[in-house]
Amino acid sequence: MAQAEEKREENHVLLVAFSSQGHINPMLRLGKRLAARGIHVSLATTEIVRHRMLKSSGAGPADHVTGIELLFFSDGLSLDYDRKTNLDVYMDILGKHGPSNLSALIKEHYTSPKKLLCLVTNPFVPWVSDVAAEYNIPCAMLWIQPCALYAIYYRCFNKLSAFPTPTDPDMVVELPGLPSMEKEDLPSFVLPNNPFGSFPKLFSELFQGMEKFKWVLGNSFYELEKHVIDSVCELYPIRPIGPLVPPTLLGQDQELEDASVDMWKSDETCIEWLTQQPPSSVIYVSFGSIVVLPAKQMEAIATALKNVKRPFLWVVKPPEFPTPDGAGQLPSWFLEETKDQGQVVRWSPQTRVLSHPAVACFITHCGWNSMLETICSGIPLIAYPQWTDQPTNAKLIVDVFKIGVRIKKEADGNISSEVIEKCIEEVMVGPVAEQLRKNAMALKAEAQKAVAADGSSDENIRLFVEEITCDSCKKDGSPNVGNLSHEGQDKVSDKGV
Ligand SMILES: O=c1ccn([C@@H]2O[C@H](COP(=O)(O)OP(=O)(O)O)[C@@H](O)[C@H]2O)c(=O)[nH]1
Ligand SMILES: O=C(/C=C/c1ccccc1)O[C@@H]1O[C@H](CO)[C@@H](O)[C@H](O)[C@H]1O
Repeated sequence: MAQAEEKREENHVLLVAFSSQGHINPMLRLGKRLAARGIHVSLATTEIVRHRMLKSSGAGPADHVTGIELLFFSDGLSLDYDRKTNLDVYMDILGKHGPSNLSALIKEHYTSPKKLLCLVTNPFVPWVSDVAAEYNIPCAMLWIQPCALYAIYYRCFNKLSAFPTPTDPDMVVELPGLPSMEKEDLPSFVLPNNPFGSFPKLFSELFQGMEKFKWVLGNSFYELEKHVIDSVCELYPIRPIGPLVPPTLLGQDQELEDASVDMWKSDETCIEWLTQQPPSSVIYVSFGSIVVLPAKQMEAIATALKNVKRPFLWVVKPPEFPTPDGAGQLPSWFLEETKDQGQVVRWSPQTRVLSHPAVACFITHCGWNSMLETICSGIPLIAYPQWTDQPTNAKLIVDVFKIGVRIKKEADGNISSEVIEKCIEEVMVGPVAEQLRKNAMALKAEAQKAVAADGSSDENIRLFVEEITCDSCKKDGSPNVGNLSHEGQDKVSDKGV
């Protein structure tokens, strides 16, 4: 056997991620933490990612990210297919073609696939566990949203608690370890008016077949979500190993390289601009990589930013498939009328922005990666959630973590610029702002402790590596090592705040 293959198969873990940046980057950072403990790691994802990475860098094909080998398989669709608009078709085709294409990739790259220590997957590609079973490899899942979402979906899709129905759409949901949740606080995929049928189907199969996963790891930390983490211990435990964010946000060695991919080229000029702004003065605004706001909402945000007369940095990512209704586009007057007040970029180096001393707060769609990055930067948030986990993430920000406020929608679903202006003033000045900043700084310190040597997340990574490399637990064919997880959790619980 060639030396490279030998190395690839010895002490090797294969990560498999869905094609979005927000799923791949936490996976790569998990890979980095495994590599730091002597594990060889590769990451497989779909061809569309390679295509976007090439477009963003303009360079040759990337085959490694800081020592982690990248492998690609087809999702069954052409590269120019509009996956976002046709979400259900996309998830369906991916579910049909993904398993055989991933299986072929494993056969092609690994002479003895069963020597792999384990496959690690994420929630949007749950069928990876069937591919793992085909090769008799244990499978783990990295849950890439808050543990609260794991608990909600587990209970919803196993019918353990009551959730809104078409006849009772407004019911308030009560779950252990979480505050009471109204419909605007629940993930959109559990609501009766959710338009994407593929996700409830996917989550039903996933949460009714959890025994396929020997381990469930979470991109969170125990001290952040301890009540809800404890609440699922008896159901199917989740071990928090995060936050999986760049090392620079965690107070770790500045020399440590991040493991991440960039699907869009970031505009670095904004850092220079930030450096010219007073400390804690800038409002950072971004709605992540997927959300495209309707023109009316863009107008309300634009008006509010102009009226508050504070410096701002707004990421306006041009829609991949533009529409004639002006969605995702700035009002025509905005750039001219605010040219001395703020900056607009197509894509920012977000983690550098959030940790810049000039940044005061973040108006966000509440994607979980953005939230963790903000928590690790110790600044308050203004939540404007759109879909999937985001409404629940907003609820956590306001009522559990207490590090931000939420932009309330009008009865017709729109937002008014006055409400946004009020939110901005609330997080910038006065006693509420002061308390939010204090809470944010305290959480930042907890996050750093969790990932430092012997912190709760570091300990959970250590346990995971111990278990995947231990011969007796590696290949015993039994489902979930529930007791081990539970013991591990108890161990961590003792350290809880
Ligand atoms: O201008 C931007 C906007 C976002 N991001 C990164 O893109 C990810 C967005 O993930 P998230 O889960 O917050 O939202 P999604 O884009 O998946 O909806 C985060 O890591 C951000 O740091 C970035 O680098 N530049
Ligand atoms: O990254 C995604 C991907 C969504 C997607 C894109 C195209 C087709 C189907 C689905 O979603 C974000 O993931 C984050 C982590 O799970 C989450 O916190 C954000 O809210 C999502 O926007």
